[in-house]
Amino acid sequence: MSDASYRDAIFSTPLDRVANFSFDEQVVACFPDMIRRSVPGYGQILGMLGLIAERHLRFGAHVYDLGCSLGAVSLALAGRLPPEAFTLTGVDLSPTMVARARETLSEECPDHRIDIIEGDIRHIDYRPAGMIVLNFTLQFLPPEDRRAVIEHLYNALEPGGVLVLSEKIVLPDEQENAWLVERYHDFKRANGYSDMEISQKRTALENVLVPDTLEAHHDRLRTAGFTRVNTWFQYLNFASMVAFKDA
Ligand SMILES: Nc1ncnc2c1ncn2[C@@H]1O[C@H](C[S@+](CC[C@H]([NH3+])C(=O)[O-])CC(=O)[O-])[C@@H](O)[C@H]1O
Ligand SMILES: O=C(O)C(=O)Cc1ccccc1
Repeated sequence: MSDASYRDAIFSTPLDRVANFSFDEQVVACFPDMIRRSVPGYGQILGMLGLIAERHLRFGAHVYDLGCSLGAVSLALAGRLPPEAFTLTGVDLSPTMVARARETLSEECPDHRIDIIEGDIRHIDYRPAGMIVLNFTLQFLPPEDRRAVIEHLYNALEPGGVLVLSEKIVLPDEQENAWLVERYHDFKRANGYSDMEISQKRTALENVLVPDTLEAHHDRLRTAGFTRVNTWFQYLNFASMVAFKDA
């Protein structure tokens, strides 16, 4: 069993050159700690995904978890719904993430019908689904690729289906945004990250994680065809939206 999770200390020593952030073995080894200490509301969002599924998912429907990392969304759904309630495909580009997610899920919820595949969410063939989750994944796609993905997902959703989109966001007003980012850095500091870690990670994420405004997300979702779009959660510069396809 290799599900040990280490404390994130990736940016804790000074680096001559900060490389672009990537979901490599070093990140995977400390990912649960990294995401919990770096994403405000991560745990609450996962908890709510189970409740949203309970409320909106047609019994037996298919679910996609896109950019599934270590399978946290699957675990959240499996914790609330019985194995007969849904089938799920988790997709991730990182082979290390996929291997670890498969191990964890086969140990934690062996009876649930969960399949993890290594793939690019821009290029896979989607089958009809009742729920699609992008929990902090769209933000890593090149901005010019995001519209086509959302359109594909709209087409893959069954009538009455729900898309959940969680993202790091940016505010349109520069000063308002600066305040939010400063408070986010306070949040990270309070979670044990040093100024150097915060600053080096910020450099590593530049041009890798490119946040949109909430307005841009809502517009994109509506243009794709979603008629009901809502931001159901926001904590600092992290938000989660739901979008429904008409029944
Ligand atoms: N084009 C792509 N295709 C597939 N996967 C991708 C792509 N680009 C990036 N990824 C994958 O998207 C994931 C984003 S993390 C998601 C957390 C998870 N949802 C969670 O609820 O724990 C968010 C974060 O680290 O902030 C990584 O595992 C990437 O390999
Ligand atoms: O740490 C950050 O600055 C973030 O935006 C959150 C995050 C969490 C995990 C991987 C990449 C980014």
